[in-house]
Amino acid sequence: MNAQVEPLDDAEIADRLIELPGWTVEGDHLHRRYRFDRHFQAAAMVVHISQIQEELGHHAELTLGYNHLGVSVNTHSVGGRVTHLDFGLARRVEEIAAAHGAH
Ligand SMILES: C[C@H](O)[C@H](O)[C@H]1CNC2=NC(N)=NC(=O)C2=N1
Repeated sequence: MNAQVEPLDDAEIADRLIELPGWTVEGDHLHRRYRFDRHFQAAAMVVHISQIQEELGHHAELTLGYNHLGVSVNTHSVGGRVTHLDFGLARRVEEIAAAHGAH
């Protein structure tokens, strides 16, 4: 699957990061850490992200803490590099973040 997906180069990554404040590329992962006022808000956002991930067929590593949630994603099918699929998921996560109280 995703045989046509290519890793993004550094310039393509930099371009896409401009539209995703708070997101960084650390090593070979696109990453953001969200904070919450309440633990349950973070847990609920995990469920919502899971729903999006199943829709997209693309899955991040989600790290749930007491009042924070880490989202870290790359594309396994190209050997763990960052692709447009990762940015697509990140944009979808950003769309729901404010409604979950993420900041
Ligand atoms: C068949 C299924 O869609 C693939 O295995 C998907 C599942 N989720 C995935 N998630 C991520 N992050 N990278 C992938 O290459 C990937 N592949």
